[in-house]
Amino acid sequence: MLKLFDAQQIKAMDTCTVEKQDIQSVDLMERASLALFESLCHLLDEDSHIVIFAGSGNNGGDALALARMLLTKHFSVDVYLINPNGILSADCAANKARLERLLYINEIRSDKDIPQIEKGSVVIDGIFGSGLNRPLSDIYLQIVSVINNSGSIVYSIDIPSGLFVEDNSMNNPDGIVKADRVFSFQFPKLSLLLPENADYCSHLTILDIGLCSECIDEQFSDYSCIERRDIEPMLKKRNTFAHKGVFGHALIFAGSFGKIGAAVLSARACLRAGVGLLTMRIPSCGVEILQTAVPEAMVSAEEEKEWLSGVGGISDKMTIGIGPGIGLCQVTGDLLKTLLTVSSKPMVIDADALNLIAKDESLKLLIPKESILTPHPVELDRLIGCRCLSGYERLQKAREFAETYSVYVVLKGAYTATITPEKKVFFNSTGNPGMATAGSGDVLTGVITSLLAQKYSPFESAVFGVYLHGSAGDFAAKSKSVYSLLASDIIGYLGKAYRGIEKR
Ligand SMILES: NC(=O)C1=CN([C@@H]2O[C@H](COP(=O)(O)OP(=O)(O)OC[C@H]3O[C@@H](n4cnc5c(N)ncnc54)[C@H](O)[C@@H]3O)[C@@H](O)[C@H]2O)[C@@H](O)CC1
Ligand SMILES: [K+]
Repeated sequence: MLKLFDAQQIKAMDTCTVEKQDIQSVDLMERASLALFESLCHLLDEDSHIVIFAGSGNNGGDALALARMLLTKHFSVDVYLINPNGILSADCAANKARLERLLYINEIRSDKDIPQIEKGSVVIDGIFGSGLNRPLSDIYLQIVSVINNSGSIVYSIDIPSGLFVEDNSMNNPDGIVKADRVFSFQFPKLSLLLPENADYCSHLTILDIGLCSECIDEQFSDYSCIERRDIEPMLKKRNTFAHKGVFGHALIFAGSFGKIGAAVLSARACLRAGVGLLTMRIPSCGVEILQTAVPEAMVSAEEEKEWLSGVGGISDKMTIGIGPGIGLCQVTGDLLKTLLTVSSKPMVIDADALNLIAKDESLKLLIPKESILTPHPVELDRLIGCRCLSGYERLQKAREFAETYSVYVVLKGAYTATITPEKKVFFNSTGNPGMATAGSGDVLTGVITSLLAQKYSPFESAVFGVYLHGSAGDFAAKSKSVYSLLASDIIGYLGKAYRGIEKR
């Protein structure tokens, strides 16, 4: 699991590594720059013209060390050191001295020194890293504007200059470098996983710079990224003598007139994710559609034709999922209230079931503990009753909600975050923009309900389900492209996603 840290923790781990490995901090900088150099070389052409902007701190030191390494490969390099106060960090100064022997370094001390960037150049942004302590102003704003308007490919060292590691709610969007790729040292930075910062980082590469694992373990973090190696051990082996009763019985409440497709998608996904038995509770207008589209599912038909109003037959053995396409009818809200009142087992709650809960405060307290709620950002805002101004704020509000109601919140997005009742956040690493398509959420509900029915813990059902869903989406995108991907394609690749995490 990749942990994410704040700026102070990053500094502490750097210092700790230097002590434990008995090296100088400038040696760690050299190691970091070498990792960057090796990764970057794959992206450069022999005749690339490289323009490097270095700041006065250690991010600038990395940039100057990189310039020296690029010269050994005979790249054409121009270096601009932004040094308005004439004060450099010790390691930046050391690297300046090393580079000066090989190349003239342009210094930017006032706006008159800011260069125009030649068309077709590759820009390396080493102005500020994790040490940023205030939004950019003055000369720095001008330089960022020149970089962002240059039309050049921009690679940022560690983090786009001007972006804070965590909270950018009060930042100035014009004072942040827009990078085509960010090379982050050792860990991703939290801000790079939040939607409001998408413009500043098109691609992300994480570089291992050999920070001491003991030093990393010493640091506590509420945030981490789930990787394949965290998911693999969760997969339950299937016994040769197993029968369908072993793999649980899911009961999904879904669909309303015109939205029976949501029921079909969640049903198919639930079955493909491996549940033993599935009952779909749907309004009667959907019975023929569902029985034809998903013959493997049983149907519990509602008396009402167009929407759900009755709980039907439920038992303790069933694992409940509710939400896809159910609509916002009052009678459906009453059904939800009954269901929440009579159930004590964790359930999966999605889409309009979340919107119904948002409309009636008293329902929140009825949600069974450890249930899994799967809102997209707008649904989350409705649930908490305020319009969040940033993904960072939304994440913090979602953490408070998860703690207050003892539930798991799966906040959907490019890096879907599973938030536990202990307020820990686990970002997913699979998935692609093709999955931002109608029905994708219904598929996720089906998958998570399926896993919960198969006795995966609520935590495992959430993170494993999100991973599996994203991975199936990645396989689907490979075959269909991100432009043409349908939610049903994701279901079609769930089997391949399982194959991908079976231990080899
Ligand atoms: N500490 C280490 O051992 C390592 C650090 N590394 C690099 O070091 C970076 C962190 O270095 P630093 O802590 O020196 O931080 P920065 O390089 O981000 O620069 C911080 C300096 O800029 C000033 N500053 C901050 N915000 C400013 C603003 N808005 N306008 C003007 N000046 C501002 C600060 O007062 C400080 O002097 C990392 O991002 C990474 O690139 C790597 O070399 C790996 C090893
Ligand atoms: K940077």
